[in-house]
Amino acid sequence: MTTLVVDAVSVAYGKDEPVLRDVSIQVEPGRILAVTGPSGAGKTTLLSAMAGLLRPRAGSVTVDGVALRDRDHAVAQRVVLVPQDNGLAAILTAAENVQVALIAQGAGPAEARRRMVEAMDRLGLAAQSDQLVEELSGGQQQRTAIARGLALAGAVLLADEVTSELDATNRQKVLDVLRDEAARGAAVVFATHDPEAAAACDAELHLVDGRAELIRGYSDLPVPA
Ligand SMILES: Nc1ncnc2c1ncn2[C@@H]1O[C@H](COP(=O)(O)OP(=O)(O)OP(=O)(O)O)[C@@H](O)[C@H]1O
Repeated sequence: MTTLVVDAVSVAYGKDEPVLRDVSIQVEPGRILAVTGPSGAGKTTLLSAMAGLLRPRAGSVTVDGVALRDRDHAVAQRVVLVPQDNGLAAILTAAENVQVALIAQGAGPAEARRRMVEAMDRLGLAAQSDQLVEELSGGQQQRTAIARGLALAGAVLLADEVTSELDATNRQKVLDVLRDEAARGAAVVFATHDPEAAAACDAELHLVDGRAELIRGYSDLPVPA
């Protein structure tokens, strides 16, 4: 089980003023942390720092006590990011997008195909597998990106606004997938604008102007019977 710790992190773009200031949070395995806040508050910036894409100007992001150096290092630590813009290759099929990611992670072709089929099926996308991404709707693309993240079976799953284009049924499907990922032991972080989706998570970190407040902590959870 893997724990990701953000310790007193400040992040800036170039020489600009920091857009995240002194943010600390522990992301627990088996739990879902919601990251909320208004547009521009710094949610994507925080997930990018957790994913090793942005290096903090101050503080550290550690995975099981090891400070992340860059994205390659984070991938080696099995930190999976489902980005806000889905990050899919438009000229590949949905299935190819998932399989390419699995093969890059070291899976053989047969295993990559098996895990792709499983993940696409879980997201209700079996019929869309062989369609080019550019032919899919926004919501289908978003679910394909989640299927890819799910298939990668990370120790940490960072999901950035992954329900923004989904109807109620598919939003619930994605929340169920995030819950299942936590149940198998992943530490899950879910950035969202949606108060109902945030309420379904185990804890909530609220960002305003780059400052963070833990408005609901893991310790507030009811003790299991
Ligand atoms: N590449 C960049 N270069 C410079 N500034 C950036 C860059 N990306 C984001 N910012 C700035 O950082 C701040 C936080 O942006 P971020 O995308 O993290 O917010 P967010 O909470 O994810 O917003 P949204 O809900 O709209 O996706 C904003 O002021 C934004 O303008």
